[in-house]
Amino acid sequence: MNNSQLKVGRIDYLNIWPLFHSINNSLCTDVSFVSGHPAMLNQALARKDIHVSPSSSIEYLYRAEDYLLLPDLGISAASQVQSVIFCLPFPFDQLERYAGQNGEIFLTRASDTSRALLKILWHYHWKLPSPRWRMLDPGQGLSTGKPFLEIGDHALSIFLNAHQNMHVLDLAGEWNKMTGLPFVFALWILRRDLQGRQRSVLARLARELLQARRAMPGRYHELSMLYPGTEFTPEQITDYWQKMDYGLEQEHKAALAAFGRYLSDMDEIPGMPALDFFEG
Ligand SMILES: C=C(O[C@@H]1C=C(C(=O)O)C=C[C@H]1O)C(=O)O
Repeated sequence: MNNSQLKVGRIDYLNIWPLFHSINNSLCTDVSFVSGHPAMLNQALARKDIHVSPSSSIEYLYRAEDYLLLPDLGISAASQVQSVIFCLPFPFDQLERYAGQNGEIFLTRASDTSRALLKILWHYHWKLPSPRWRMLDPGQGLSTGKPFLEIGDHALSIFLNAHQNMHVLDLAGEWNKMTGLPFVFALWILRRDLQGRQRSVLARLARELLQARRAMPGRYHELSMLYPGTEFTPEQITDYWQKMDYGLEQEHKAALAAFGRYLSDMDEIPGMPALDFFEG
């Protein structure tokens, strides 16, 4: 790896694929990509192994003093996301009894934000007794035979092919029922101390990402045909991307503030930090 390159995290999920696919090749010599799931990329950002990444929104709230945000970019969903799901092998109305008997709930290690979201819904929306929270590798949920949280392509696959006996809750939908707001899963987070050449490469990348984001809605069908994976049909892919919002508007900032208030109330963060943006 060339040391002057900008190191960019790349979440290896279908939801962000079109943005990365659309980045102009002219940036390629100045940028190197590190692929992984969100929690891996959050750690890489915190350890300074990468400079910028679409990352869990909670990562910014945990360490805002180290970070800035790329303006007008994020990954949110208004009321259905399809790929952040809580799956139960029994009907939802049996969950209170299960939790009360100290039942286990499995949380994917791939996520940081959605794990916190599930706990918020658990306490403030469903008002359930505390269960035994357990961590699990991505894609292993079904094999536990117990309730589990899954995100990303594994989750989308379960959502689209839901087995009859599996009860699936979409967490963006549950959050929307509780707050009336969209939910912001990811933000484009960069290290505040980024300097010199890498800073100017990032300014170019940010412009490209914004252009790609604006062009995307008109290109969903074409992009779905170019997607190299074979697990989902072009119709499923287009429908999925259309439910996602890749901007960061006022309503998303309000949603982040609400997320921050719940997290402070649960003592996860000391308070809601300011949203500070990269200015190029
Ligand atoms: C929409 C999704 O949101 C993802 C969920 C994240 C998390 O839970 O920490 C982080 C980044 C997002 O890409 C998804 O998993 O599909």
